[in-house]
Amino acid sequence: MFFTFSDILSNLFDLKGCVFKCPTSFHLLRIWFHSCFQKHTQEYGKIFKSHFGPQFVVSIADRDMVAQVLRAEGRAPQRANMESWQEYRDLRGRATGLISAEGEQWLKMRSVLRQKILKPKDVAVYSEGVNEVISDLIKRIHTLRSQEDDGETVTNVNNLFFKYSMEGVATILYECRLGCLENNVPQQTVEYIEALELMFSMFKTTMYAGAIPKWLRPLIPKPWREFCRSWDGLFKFSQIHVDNKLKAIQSQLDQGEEVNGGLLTYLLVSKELTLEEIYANMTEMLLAGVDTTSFTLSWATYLLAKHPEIQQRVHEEIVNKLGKDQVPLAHDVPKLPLIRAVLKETLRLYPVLPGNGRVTQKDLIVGGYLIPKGTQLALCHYTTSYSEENFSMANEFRPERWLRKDNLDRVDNFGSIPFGYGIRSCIGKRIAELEIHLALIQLVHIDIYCFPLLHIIKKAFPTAATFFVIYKTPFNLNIEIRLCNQTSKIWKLFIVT
Ligand code: HEM
Repeated sequence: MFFTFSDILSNLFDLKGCVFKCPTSFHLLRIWFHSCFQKHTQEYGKIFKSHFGPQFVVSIADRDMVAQVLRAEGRAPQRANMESWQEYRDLRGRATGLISAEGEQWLKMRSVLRQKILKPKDVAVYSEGVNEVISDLIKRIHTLRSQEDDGETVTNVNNLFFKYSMEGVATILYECRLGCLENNVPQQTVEYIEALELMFSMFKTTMYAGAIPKWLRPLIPKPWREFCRSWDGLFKFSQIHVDNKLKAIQSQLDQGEEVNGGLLTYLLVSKELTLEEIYANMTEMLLAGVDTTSFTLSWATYLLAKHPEIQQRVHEEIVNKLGKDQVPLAHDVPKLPLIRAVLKETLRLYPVLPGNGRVTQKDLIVGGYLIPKGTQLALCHYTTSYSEENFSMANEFRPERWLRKDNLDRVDNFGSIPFGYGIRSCIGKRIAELEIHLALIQLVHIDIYCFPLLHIIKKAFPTAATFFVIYKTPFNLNIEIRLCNQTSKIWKLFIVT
């Protein structure tokens, strides 16, 4: 089914107007692959245009041009055409959430949500909840090991981190536990994971759902049908958990009790968003917050495994700054610049999303070209992340490059913007960082749990959204990551291929 790379290239325009033939919708999918951006940049330069079916896209792979575009944003930037998401919501009478909303509607929701989760101090209150999930993750690792023939090996660590991320983000969003890390995962949670898997495994199909013209649906019904089915599952799950919380709040109020809680409680009590908007935002945030986080955690452990000397330094930093037995909280993370640098460097090398989108809201001149209002832009941060102009020895894992004070604290390094930038950037960034930092600290510092040997076997990285990361990854390798304290009592991550 897939088109070859040269197919894609042969379907591109360059900005000087050299016209190739019009491609089919499959091509946009391929264009979003990380390496495609790089190859296109090599071939066409730092700014080039392409066609995806009827859609016209201008790709920008230059740090300063990306900065120029993002700095020129208005008050309600548009990321991409979300017609198919909107259509599903209209069909089912659902509201839009942050990802799918536009204009004033988006602005209203963003201004409510940003007050609660956009700053490190806002999410710090969730540290203890996240630590409970980490403690379950560690227990789960032991259970899985004990079930293996060798009593030591845990297979499919990606799946384990997926469950951890889902449990962690749900603890924050729904203020409840889902049971993802239990031996018997509750049926509701299993169904949700299936809906999520459907969304991702059918990702290509569901993307086609948006790209295939409506009149073709009777002939090719599957993509749109699957698209609706997976959204139904995702909305249903969120609704159950939001309604549970609503009932709990109501019963507290009925008994004259004071109502306290986190994000969801605030949203339900303050009524700044309608109930439908709350369902939609919880659904979209959970969708956006699981595999992104788990995937990054997998890559971070992989990179630490590949670089034992860095792992050793991370471990020493933790022991020196936090002591041996302390379970870290959010306020401990700033004391550990190296662990923060590890995450930044992981996201530079494996940024989950290879690029970001913006629809221009006014005419712009970028790189000497006039880009008319309403043009879809692809901002290729994977390419800029690997550019030697922006990062020396760009292919190498060098967390220390982020350690210079001016680097770690800079938000305007447009060479690597894995969470996007500006008013429409990732609203879950601080949640993701909290979950990853705290989990990494405990995984590297795991000798406090005093287990003799732990193997985590990683068969192949990609699952779910790994659709985006197939290139430049050890996709075809069998990688075994071991967490081991055999000789030194320090747990180490090894790779055995
Ligand atoms: C490592 C983890 C994550 C990465 C790399 C990531 C990356 C991104 C990126 C690149 C964007 C687009 C930003 C832009 O257009 O400028 C985005 C948007 C978004 N992300 Fe994340 N994300 C992560 C985790 C999360 C989590 C944990 C949540 C929810 C709890 C979340 C919720 C969202 C939402 C709702 C949006 C849309 C924001 C809007 O349009 O206003 N993300 N994310």
